[in-house]
Amino acid sequence: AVNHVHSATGVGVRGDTKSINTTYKNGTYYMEDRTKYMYSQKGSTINTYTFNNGTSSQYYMTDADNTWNASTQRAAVDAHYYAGKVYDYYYNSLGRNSYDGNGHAIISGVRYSSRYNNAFWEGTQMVYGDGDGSTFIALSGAYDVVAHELTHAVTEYTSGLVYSYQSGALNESWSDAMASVMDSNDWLIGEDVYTPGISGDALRSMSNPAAEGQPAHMNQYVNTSSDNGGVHTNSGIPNKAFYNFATSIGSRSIAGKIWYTASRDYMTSSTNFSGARAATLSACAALYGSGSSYYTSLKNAWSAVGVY
Ligand SMILES: Cc1cccc(C(=O)O)c1OC(=O)C1CC1
Ligand SMILES: [Zn+2]
Repeated sequence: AVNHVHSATGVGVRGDTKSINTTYKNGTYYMEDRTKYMYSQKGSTINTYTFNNGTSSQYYMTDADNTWNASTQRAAVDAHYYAGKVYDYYYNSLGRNSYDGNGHAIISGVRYSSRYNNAFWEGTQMVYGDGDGSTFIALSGAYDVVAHELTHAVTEYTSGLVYSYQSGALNESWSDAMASVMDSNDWLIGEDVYTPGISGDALRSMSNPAAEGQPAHMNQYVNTSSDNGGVHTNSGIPNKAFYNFATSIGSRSIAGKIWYTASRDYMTSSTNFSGARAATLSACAALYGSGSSYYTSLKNAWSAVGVY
């Protein structure tokens, strides 16, 4: 195969079978995807590793027969598969080549620590816990989780929103918004890996933030110093604005393109909620004109959550 590139069969966190891109070298197969534009451009790949439930060293994911169906491989199969889908969305739909815009390699590490109910962008890579099996199952098992984490990296290279108070809530919200564009069959975040014993709930709801304990209006903004100034709480307000806008114009992809353009061209590290409104309006005007129906809908979407 070209560059030893193979498409393999893998089984994901929830037992679902999917095709993943692997590389054959040194007599075995690696969870290394060489099929993206960035590989031909600069040799960059999507690579997925395992912490094997440690917290310091990462180890290659290898498989002798390229059938990735062991239970210990499931979190890696999904981290790898969904990272490829998120790369494809940013490249094909938004014209962005990886999170830095210049084909940077995409690294994920799964099985971080033990019973770890968390996922995060570590600054150079994504890291996923296995969950404790009650609050979460392995967190890479959800498309919207992977899209959320990789969008944290996009945010670092675009707006650079500081991860505290209003700019931090926007940082969180932009990750949820782009995740909802890619994982587009509901307005829930994390539902596929959250509380396996409870159906219908989610980590967050963009259509009804209050359902998962978040404010949905500026007059419910939570002033707190915990969680870096409530970044996972107050994100409900811009999340609701995104929901309002996407549903009013009938297109998540157009709403997502405006949100991405706002982050890339009009937002900075200290942008607050009012500044985010202005930035999305500027992006909307640049893309579709200030006389477009989208522009009016966008103003209404923000005013409905009390942001001017
Ligand atoms: C589960 C979790 C805990 C703490 C921070 C994050 C974080 O990445 O901000 C986190 O992941 C998410 O929010 C993803 C979207 C489900
Ligand atoms: Zn986040």
